[in-house]
Amino acid sequence: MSIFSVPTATLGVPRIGRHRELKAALENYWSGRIPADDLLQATKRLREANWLEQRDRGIAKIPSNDFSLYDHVLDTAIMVGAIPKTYGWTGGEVPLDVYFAMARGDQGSDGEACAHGCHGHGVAALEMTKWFDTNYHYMVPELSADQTFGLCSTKPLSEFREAAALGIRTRPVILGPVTFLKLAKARGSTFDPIALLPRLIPVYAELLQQLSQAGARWVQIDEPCLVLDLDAADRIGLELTYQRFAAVPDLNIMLATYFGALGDNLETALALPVAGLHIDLVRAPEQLEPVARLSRKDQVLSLGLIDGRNVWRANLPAILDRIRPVVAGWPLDRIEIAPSCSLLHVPIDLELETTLDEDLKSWLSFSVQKMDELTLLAEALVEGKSAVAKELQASAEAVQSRAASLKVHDPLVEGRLLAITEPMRRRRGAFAERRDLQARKLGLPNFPTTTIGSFPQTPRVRKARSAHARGELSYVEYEAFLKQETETAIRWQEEIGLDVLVHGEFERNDMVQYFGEQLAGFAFTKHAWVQSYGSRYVRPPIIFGDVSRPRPMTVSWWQYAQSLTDKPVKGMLTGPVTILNWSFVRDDIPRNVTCRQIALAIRDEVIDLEAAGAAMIQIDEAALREGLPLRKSDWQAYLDWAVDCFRLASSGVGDGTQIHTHMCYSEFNDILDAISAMDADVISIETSRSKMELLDAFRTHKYLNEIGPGVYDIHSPRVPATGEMVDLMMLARQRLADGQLWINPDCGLKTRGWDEVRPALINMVEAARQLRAVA
Ligand SMILES: Nc1nc2c(c(=O)[nH]1)N[C@@H](CNc1ccc(C(=O)N[C@@H](CCC(=O)N[C@@H](CCC(=O)N[C@@H](CCC(=O)O)C(=O)O)C(=O)O)C(=O)O)cc1)CN2
Ligand code: MET
Ligand SMILES: [Zn+2]
Repeated sequence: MSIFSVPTATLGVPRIGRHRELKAALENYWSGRIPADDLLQATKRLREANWLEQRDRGIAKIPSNDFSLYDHVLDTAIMVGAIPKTYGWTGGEVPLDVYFAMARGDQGSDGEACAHGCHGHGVAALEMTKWFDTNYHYMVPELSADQTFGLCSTKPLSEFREAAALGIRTRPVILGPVTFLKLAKARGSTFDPIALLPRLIPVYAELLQQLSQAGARWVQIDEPCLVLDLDAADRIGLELTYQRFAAVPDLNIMLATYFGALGDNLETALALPVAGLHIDLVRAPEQLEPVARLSRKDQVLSLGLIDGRNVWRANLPAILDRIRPVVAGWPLDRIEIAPSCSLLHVPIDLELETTLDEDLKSWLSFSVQKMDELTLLAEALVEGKSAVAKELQASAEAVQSRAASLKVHDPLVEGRLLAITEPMRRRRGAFAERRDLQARKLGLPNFPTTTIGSFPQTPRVRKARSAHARGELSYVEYEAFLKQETETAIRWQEEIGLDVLVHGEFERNDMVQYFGEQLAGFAFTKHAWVQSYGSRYVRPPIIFGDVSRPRPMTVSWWQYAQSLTDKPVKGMLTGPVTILNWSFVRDDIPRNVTCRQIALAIRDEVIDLEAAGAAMIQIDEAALREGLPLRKSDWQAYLDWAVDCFRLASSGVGDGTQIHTHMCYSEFNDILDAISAMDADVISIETSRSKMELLDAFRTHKYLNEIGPGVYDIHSPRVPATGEMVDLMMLARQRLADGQLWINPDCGLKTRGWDEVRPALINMVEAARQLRAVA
C-alpha cells in the first residue's frame, strides 16, 4: 500500500441486489421453478457486481464472504459444523437442503412446499431473532454441551478465490467466535455457550491459515459483542482467541466493533494483539479521542465515520474538522475510512428513486452513495480539502439546506408537543373500572377468540397492489378488490365463530410503511429495500420532518369492515415506538421527540376510530421490546419515553373503549414494569414456543390486565391440533385467572397461506369451546 493514500473500506454491502434479484432467485428455487445451479449462478452475479462496483467507486478494502444466501450467522454455524442432529447431516460438504432446512424448516416456512427432496417429516427451523438493535434477523445457532466443531464449509475461501479471479484481492469478513457463541443458544440451556470457545478456536485458526495460504493479507473479524455488557469469561475468551489468531502467519486482522461504544470494554479491545481495530464513530463519536490516544502505534485504526444505519448524507467538512486534529502527524496508512458498520442495513442506490422530492433526495445517501462519501473523505485527508473543495461544499450545503428547510420544521407540531399535559397520558378510569364497563358493553364469552390483524398477503393481493401502483388497475378497481377480500375475510371469521374480528389488513403493504405513506414528515421509497430476514425485505419509511397526520388513515377501512357484521371488529394501528424503530429516523433531533410526534398522530387516529364507533382498538408495539438499547444502563431511559409515547397514543378514549396491544418475539421478564405501565386493557404476546413459561413473570408481577398468550406458532407452516392449543391454555390457566385470558395466534398471519390458516383457526375456535366447557 502506498503511504500516499488512506484506504477506504465498506465492511460489507447489501446482498439482495438493486432489483431484489436474491429474493427472486431464492423463491424461485424454493418453489421448484429453477434448479440449484441457477440459484448459485444468480448469487455469483450478485457478488461479482458488488465487488466491481466497490472497486470502481474507489474502495480499497473490498470485503468478501459478506454475501449470504440467507443469513451470515447461519453461514457461520455451518462453517464450524454446528448443525443439530435433527437436520440429518452426516458430514462432508453441507447440502443446500440442510442449509435451507435450518433456515426455514424442511417443509419451507414461508408457505411454499419444498420441491427439492426434503425429508418431509417436518423438521423445524432454527429460532430466529433480531441482530443487535437492527430490524435484521439472524438464525440462532443451537449448541449442545458436548458440541464438537470442525471446518465444514469452504465459503470464505471460495468467495475469496472468486474475487481473486476478477483481479480483486478482498478482505474476507468473518463473524468472530466470541460474538458467535454469545449469539448462540445452549440446547437445554444448562451451560454457557462461551464455555465451548476452546473447541471453536482451532477451527477458526485453521480457516485463517487457509485464507492466508490462498493469498489473503487481511481478514475482517466482526466482534460486535465488544459494545455489549461483557463478563470476565467473555473478556478472557477474547484474549485467548486473538492470541491464538495472532500466531497465524502472514495474516493481519481488522477487528470490527460496531453499533455502539466500546465503553468499559475499551481496555480489553485495545489489549488484543490485532493489526487493526474498527470503531463506530457515529453511535459513539466520543470514543475517537481515547481510542486514538491509547491504541498501539503499529495498529491501524478504522474510523467508522459514515452512518451505516441511516440514510442521511454526511457533512463531510464537519467530519474532517473533527478527525484532522486527532490524527494529525499520523502516517497515512495508520488510518482507514469506513462506515460505522456494514452497509447491509441501508438501501442500495438512491439513483433508483426517480420520484422522490428533489430536496429530500439531495439530503440522502444510500449504500453506493456512501461509498462515494468514503472515497471523498479519504481524498480530502490526503490531498487536503482544496482538492475536492466542490464536493465538500456540496455536502455541507445539503446538510445546511436540510437544517433550514420548511419541509422539515412544522411550528404547529412543535407547538402541540409543548402543549402535552399529564391527563393526556392517563386513561380516565383505573383498569378495574374500565374492565367492568367494557365487559358490560361488549358481552364477550370467557376465553374470547381473536387474531392479531393480518390475513395472508396472497400473490393475488400483492399483484393487485402492484398493478395499481403501475397504473394498470384504477383506484376504484383496486379498492373494490380490497373490499371484496375484506368481506370474504369477515364472512369467514363469522362462519368459523371467532368472537372478535379483524379486517385483515389487505390494503397494507407493510404495517409500518402503510402509515409512513400517509403521515406528513415521512417519505417513502419505491426501491429502497433492506433485508429483514432471509428473502423477506422491508422498505423502511424515511422520517425527515416534524410528523403529523393530515387525515384519518384507517377509519374508512374499519368502518367498511364493521358495516358487514354485528361482531366487534378491532381498529388496527401500529404504535409510535414501532413506527419509529422500523423507520429511518432524523438525526437532527432526539428519537424520543420524533416518537412523541408520531404518538400524537396515532392518538388522533385512535380518537377518530372511537368516534366512528370502534369499541376495540389495537395498537401494535411489535418493536418496543426490540428497541431496548444494547447496554442495560440505557434501558430505563428508553423504556420511560417508549411507554410514555404508547400512553399518549392510547389514552384519548373513554373507559368503555378497549385498547389492545400486541408484541412479538418477546422476552418480557426484563420489561414487565414497562408493560404494566403501558396499561393496555388487553395484550397479545408470542408464547406458543415457550410453553407458556413466559406467563410466570406476569403472575409473579401480579399483572391484572387481560392477556392473549399466543397458542399457534405462525412462523411454522404446521397446523396446530385443537388438543395442543387446549393444553397450552391449561398451562396458561395455571398461571393467570380465567377472566384474564384470551385465545389468539402468536402474531399476524400475513406470511402464511390460507390452506394453513383456515384449519388452524378452526382448531383454535374449537379449543376455546372445549375450554369453556371445562372451566
Ligand atoms: N417493517 C416491518 N418490520 C418487521 C416486520 C414487519 O411486518 N414489518 N415483522 C417482523 C419480521 N420481519 C418481516 C419483514 C418483512 C416481511 C414481508 O413479508 N416482506 C415482504 C414485503 C412486504 C411489502 O412491502 N410488500 C409490498 C410490495 C410487494 C412486492 O414485492 N411487489 C412486487 C410485485 C408483487 C407481485 O406481482 O406478486 C413488486 O413490487 O415488484 C406490497 O405488498 O405491496 C417481502 O419481502 O416479500 C415479513 C416479516 C419484524 N420486522
Ligand atoms: N397487526 C399486525 C399483523 O397482524 C401485527 C404484526 S406484529 C409483527 O400483521
Ligand atoms: Zn407480531
